[in-house]
Amino acid sequence: MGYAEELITLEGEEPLASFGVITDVQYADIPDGVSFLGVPRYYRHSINVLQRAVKKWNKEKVDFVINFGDMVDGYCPKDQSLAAVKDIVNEFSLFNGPVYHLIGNHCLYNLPRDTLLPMLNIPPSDLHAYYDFSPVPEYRFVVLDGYDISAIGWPEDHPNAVKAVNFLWERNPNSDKNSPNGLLGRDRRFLMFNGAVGKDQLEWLDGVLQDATSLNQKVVICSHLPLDPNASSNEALLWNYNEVMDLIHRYDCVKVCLSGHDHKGGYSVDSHGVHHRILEAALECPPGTNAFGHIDLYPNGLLLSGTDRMETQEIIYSRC
Ligand SMILES: Nc1ccn([C@@H]2O[C@H](COP(=O)(O)O)[C@@H](O)[C@H]2O)c(=O)n1
Ligand SMILES: O=P(O)(O)OC[C@H](O)CO
Repeated sequence: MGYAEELITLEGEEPLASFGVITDVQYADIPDGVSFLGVPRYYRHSINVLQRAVKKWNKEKVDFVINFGDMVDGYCPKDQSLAAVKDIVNEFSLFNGPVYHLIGNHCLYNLPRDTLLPMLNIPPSDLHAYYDFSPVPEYRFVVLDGYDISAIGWPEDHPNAVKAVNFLWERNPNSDKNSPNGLLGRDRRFLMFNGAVGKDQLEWLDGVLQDATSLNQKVVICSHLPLDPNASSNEALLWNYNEVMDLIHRYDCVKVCLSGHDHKGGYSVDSHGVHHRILEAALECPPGTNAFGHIDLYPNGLLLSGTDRMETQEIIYSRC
């Protein structure tokens, strides 16, 4: 039997590990609203989605949880930002295991990095929010910081903010730098609410992927900002998604990229067989509904079991 035929389904196999996933909770104690495009946003209800998720993850006894960013919303009144982040962190702390957090643009609208990162237990490293961990010997998880080069979240005179402003102003002529008006196709990603992975982080990523290769580990990339235009809206992409993917494509170890930010969710398999799955947002769940899930990891694939608005999906790795 050929390799591909052996791997048609994961059913019946014992997972190596399981973890919970949720993204874009964007909690705020404010009335319901809508996105710029008119999609309803349920700011108060989203914390209930998180509470139900934690309960379910504890019941399922998953090994760890990943929060894909934007735990609080930019509309949260700024005198309530600290309390709102504490409320959400407190809900996550009710999970019986480690929780790994990613930061998103909405986190950075609320709190500066030096306040936010310690609250999220992100390993201290010069205020950067990229790190990696290996929950089982067979797998390495790599968390990217897509707001490394960003016009939000750094003091105005920080070199990364200066770089971001120069980069963005050259590419987006609109006075509102969040407006994609007049930008075409993938250039519509050049918006202030996105950002880029900087040079140091790219070098770090290269080193982690070399190490994972030598250890024969499969790699899952976690990024708030999506990395593949065929899974994502153009407006949600990481500014230098192409540079990051060119690096990733040099390694066979990377199997899947998981993201948030593009609230409707998405899926693609790219030209090199890497799977991209954008997770559906908790914020857009009408009261009583959910968007969270758990992922079972297998040697040759993974199974995302979604609740309500988060779609269930089996992924069999194309490159093994
Ligand atoms: N197509 C779009 C999307 C967004 N904007 C601008 O971004 C801001 C935030 O957008 P949300 O999706 O979070 O509501 C929004 O206020 C607009 O300034 C846009 O111009 N065009
Ligand atoms: O959650 P927001 O406000 O950053 O919205 C991001 C958009 O959905 C990206 O297309």
